[in-house]
Amino acid sequence: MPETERVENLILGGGEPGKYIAWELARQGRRTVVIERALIGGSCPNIACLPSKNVIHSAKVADLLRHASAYGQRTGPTATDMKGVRERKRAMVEGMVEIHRNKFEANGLEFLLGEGRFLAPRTVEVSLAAGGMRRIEAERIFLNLGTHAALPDVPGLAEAAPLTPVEALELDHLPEHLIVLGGGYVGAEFAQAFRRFGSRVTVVEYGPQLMAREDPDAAEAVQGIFAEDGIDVILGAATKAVAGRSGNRVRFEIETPHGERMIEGSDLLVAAGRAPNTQGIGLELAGIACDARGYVTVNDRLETAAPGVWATGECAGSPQFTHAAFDDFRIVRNNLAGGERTTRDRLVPYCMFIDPELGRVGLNETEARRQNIAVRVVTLPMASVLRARTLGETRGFMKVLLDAHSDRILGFTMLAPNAGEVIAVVQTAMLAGLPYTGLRDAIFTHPTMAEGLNVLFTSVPPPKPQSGEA
Ligand SMILES: Cc1cc2nc3c(=O)[nH]c(=O)nc-3n(C[C@H](O)[C@H](O)[C@H](O)COP(=O)(O)OP(=O)(O)OC[C@H]3O[C@@H](n4cnc5c(N)ncnc54)[C@H](O)[C@@H]3O)c2cc1C
Ligand SMILES: NC(=O)c1ccc[n+]([C@@H]2O[C@H](COP(=O)([O-])OP(=O)(O)OC[C@H]3O[C@@H](n4cnc5c(N)ncnc54)[C@H](O)[C@@H]3O)[C@@H](O)[C@H]2O)c1
Repeated sequence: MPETERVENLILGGGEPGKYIAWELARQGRRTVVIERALIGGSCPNIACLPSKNVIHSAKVADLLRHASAYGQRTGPTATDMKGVRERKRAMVEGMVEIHRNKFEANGLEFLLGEGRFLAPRTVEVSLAAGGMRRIEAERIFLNLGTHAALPDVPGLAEAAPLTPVEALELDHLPEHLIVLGGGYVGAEFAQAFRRFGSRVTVVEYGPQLMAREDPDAAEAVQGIFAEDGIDVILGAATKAVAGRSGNRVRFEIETPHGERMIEGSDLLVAAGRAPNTQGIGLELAGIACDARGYVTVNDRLETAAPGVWATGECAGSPQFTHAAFDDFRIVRNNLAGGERTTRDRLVPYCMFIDPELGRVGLNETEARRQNIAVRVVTLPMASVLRARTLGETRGFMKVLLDAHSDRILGFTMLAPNAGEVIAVVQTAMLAGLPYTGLRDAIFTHPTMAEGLNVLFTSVPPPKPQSGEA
């Protein structure tokens, strides 16, 4: 049994907030230990955001090559070499890991590669990857455990050994027919990328539309773009059973609003949401409570039920984006320094990196209706934006929600190239409390996508009269 070591700060899980908390505390000269079981730098640079966007960019190149003649280019036959796609991605990831390794060393903190689990309040045992055990008691503990791909409870699914994004990003061959279970973020991004590489792709989505959180017009527009790419989408599909094994042959028995169907593919990717990495690590021995879905229960300062223990990022139920996880770090850092920051009323934008991109900040129509908020809605087709015409990509739209009675911007959705960048412009206006007329009258560079905001806001109808007004 190893002796108990005592430290000031322990970070369990080295994802986005965890690593920044560690670097900050070490910078302040406080004795800090990070325990990370495998991913130096966490999921984002190793197995999630950055590698997936790297591979998606390769798929964009494949798509441009396929349509090269439309740009006046003569090319010969082209084909995707998945080993080459993987090498490019691996080189980027290795570079990111190196940067993180150096940062952990330079700050003089102790980085332990190993799996941690609680033995008692604020006491963690580490099973080191290099062999051996350590036992550490800390004054303060910061949990940043992350999530993993959830496996829906479908007979035969686990036995089919489906790919998760982790394995899909490591494929060295092209699946002949990839079945994607789930039409959310991962499902949409991976479906389009693999289709562009040359796989046949079928998306099987349980809900009535792709991207459950988006307005139906956005989901329908994306489905239309997917149809043009040659992706099959089956909506309202309850999977009854799966047979076979991914990588060889898989068979899906599904029930749809139009009757029962059987589909067959060569490979299977699960993209059906996430489950927290909170099971089997003794949280209950440390007085740390979890909700019914297994996420660590925290208050709006990210403090857990156990004194001296914080939880951050996805394991704490924060929005499942790296930028939200990074903000969790800022909340903890500021509050440790005597601040009063909370997770309340955060404006968290996001962008789905399909092509064209789907970005959103603030409310959409569905949410406004659900919350009974009276709005004015203005939509602009991308064909009206001159930059879109230069690119030859006029599919999609901009849509803004304004307060019905004032000039306040409540939300913005955009399906277009560079949507992820343009939503930042609208977000900045929202954060600054700028009325929409500020964007309507601003001089934007011509020809850019942001210039479309001038056109969009010029079409805003007058405010609706307040009830009681003539
Ligand atoms: C395929 C994919 C693409 C994505 N793309 C985007 C994107 O484009 N933009 C975006 O904003 N978000 C994206 N996300 C979401 C984003 O990756 C996460 O929200 C983000 O990484 C924050 O995660 P985290 O810090 O909470 O957890 P993580 O980064 O997963 O950190 C948790 C860490 O804890 C470690 N750990 C867990 N248990 C233990 C234990 N017992 N002992 C020691 N270590 C442990 C894990 O190894 C992991 O490194 C994507 C997700 C996926 C799956
Ligand atoms: N660009 C980005 O920012 C980005 C990219 C990838 C992932 N992410 C993050 O990762 C999270 C997880 O992504 P995800 O795609 O796994 O989850 P998701 O919640 O976005 O989508 C899961 C989808 O699977 C469907 N589903 C669930 N069970 C099913 C079943 N049995 N059969 C068929 N469909 C089923 C759901 O209805 C839903 O549409 C996202 O919520 C997002 O926050 C972000």
